This record gives sequence, structure tokens and C-alpha cells, in this order.
Amino acid sequence: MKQNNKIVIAIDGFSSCGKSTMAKGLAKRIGYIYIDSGAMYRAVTLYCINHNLIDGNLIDENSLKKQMQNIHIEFKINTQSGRPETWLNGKNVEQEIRSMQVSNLVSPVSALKFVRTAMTTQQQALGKAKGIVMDGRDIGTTVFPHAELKIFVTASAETRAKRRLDELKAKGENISYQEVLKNVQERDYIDQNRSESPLKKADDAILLDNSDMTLEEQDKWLYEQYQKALFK
Ligand SMILES: Nc1ncnc2c1ncn2[C@@H]1O[C@H](COP(=O)(O)OP(=O)(O)O)[C@@H](O)[C@H]1O
Ligand SMILES: Nc1ccn([C@@H]2O[C@H](COP(=O)(O)OP(=O)(O)O)[C@@H](O)[C@H]2O)c(=O)n1
Repeated sequence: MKQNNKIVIAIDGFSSCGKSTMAKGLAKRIGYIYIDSGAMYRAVTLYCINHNLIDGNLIDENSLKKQMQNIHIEFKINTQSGRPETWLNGKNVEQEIRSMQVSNLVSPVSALKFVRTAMTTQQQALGKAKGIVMDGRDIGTTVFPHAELKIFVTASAETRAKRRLDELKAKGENISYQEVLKNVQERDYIDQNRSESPLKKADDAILLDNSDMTLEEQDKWLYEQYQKALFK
């Protein structure tokens, strides 16, 4: 049911396929709130790193479970860029959460049931009034199963790794294509095979393979899907 003609838009898909770029662009164009659900899982992972809850690949699940109540995640619009930034316990962590250190640990943290329950509850609260574009892995399947528009984005792992590599290099990270490709493939595997709300296309989601699409072409395509969903 639309509330004052506002709907919920879920954009799920594989790592680094362009979900956030598409979601941000559409939200800005139609005046919706944009929520990067991945940033929330990244913020939990950063909290774990900062509080020594991860040793190698081993997560101190009992301690993390007790400390979930200490993890407060907010999104605040940067007045200069106009873009939302992720804040963890009162600190702007938008840059830190995008590091490879976080990217190498976020999938195991995100596979924990109590982490997913806490994040999903917060995500659903954010979308209560509709008028939201949320991107992630399980938005159309678990967080907003009744979303009026669901998109599932994919592209070849090699294309996605190249896109992420270019993004990280532009931010000054010194990293190899092989390292990025390995992280993309590992996270896709873990995300798809975890027992709790795994990454998979919702039956009623529209599939988009944007391997050969430009930023402009995918934005145009997404806006057309939004217009169709409004008048469904
Ligand atoms: N169609 C596209 N062609 C080329 N680069 C793209 C395309 N879509 C997104 N990108 C770039 O790929 C990188 C990852 O995009 P992002 O939206 O962060 O992916 P995701 O949110 O799926 O992880 C960004 O640098 C973005 O500008
Ligand atoms: N709704 C979501 C969003 C992200 N995640 C987890 O968080 C990780 C990082 O998500 P992200 O969207 O920031 O990652 P990228 O697609 O930007 O590489 C994913 O690899 C998942 O493990 C999740 O489990 N559920």
C-alpha cells in the first residue's frame, strides 16, 4: 500500500555491481531517503575491530552479542557533498568502513543471526514511512518483502572487481586487482551460502545485469522501473 504515493525500493545484488550508485542517484532524483544497509554491517565490523572482538578470522560472538546494545549507527548528510555518511557511536566512520580490512571481515560478521536481527530491525524502522531506497543483499527478501519495487543487480565478478579496484585506487588505496577479485568472490560466496537471510534474488525482483551499461544507462533504466512501479 502506497503512503501518499511513496513506495519502498529495494536494490539488492552482488558486491560492487553498482547498487549504491544506482540507489543514491534515484533517491536524489525522486527526493527519497537513501539507506546503505551494507554500511551498517560494515560499521558493526569496524566496532569489532576497534574493540578487539576479532582474532584473525575468529569472532568473539558472546562478547559481540552482549555489546550489540553499545553499537549506535546513524546516517548524517554531509552538508558539503550532500551525500549521507555513516556515523558509529558519534564518530564519522564513512571512510574507515570502506577499507579492505573491513571488507575482509564484514561477511563473517554479517552471517551472525543476532547481528542480522539487530540490523534488520533498524532497517525496517527506517523504512516505516516508505519513500526510501535501500540497497544491500536481503532487502527485497527479508527486510522489505512487500517492497513495491525490487531490483537485483549483477555483473561478472571480473567487471565488479575492476570497478571496485578503480574506486579504491581513486581513494588512494594501494591494492592489486587480484586482491580485490579474491575479496569480491569470497564475500559473494559467504553471502550466498550463509543460513541467515542469504544473498539471493527475490522471486518478484527485476534482474539487471549491468556489465555493459554505463552509469547513465543504468540510472535511466532504474528511473523507468520506478515510474512503472508507481503506476502498478
Ligand atoms: N555501470 C557501471 N559502469 C562502470 N562503473 C560503475 C557502474 N556502476 C557503478 N560503477 C562504479 O563501480 C563502483 C562500485 O559501485 P557501487 O555503487 O559502490 O557498488 P555496490 O554498491 O554494488 O557495492 C563505484 O566506483 C561506481 O562508480
Ligand atoms: N543487507 C545487507 C547488506 C550488506 N551485507 C553484508 O555487508 C557486506 C558489505 O556490504 P556492502 O554493500 O557495503 O558491500 P559492497 O557491495 O559495497 O561491496 C556484504 O558483503 C554482506 O556480507 C549483508 O549481509 N546484508
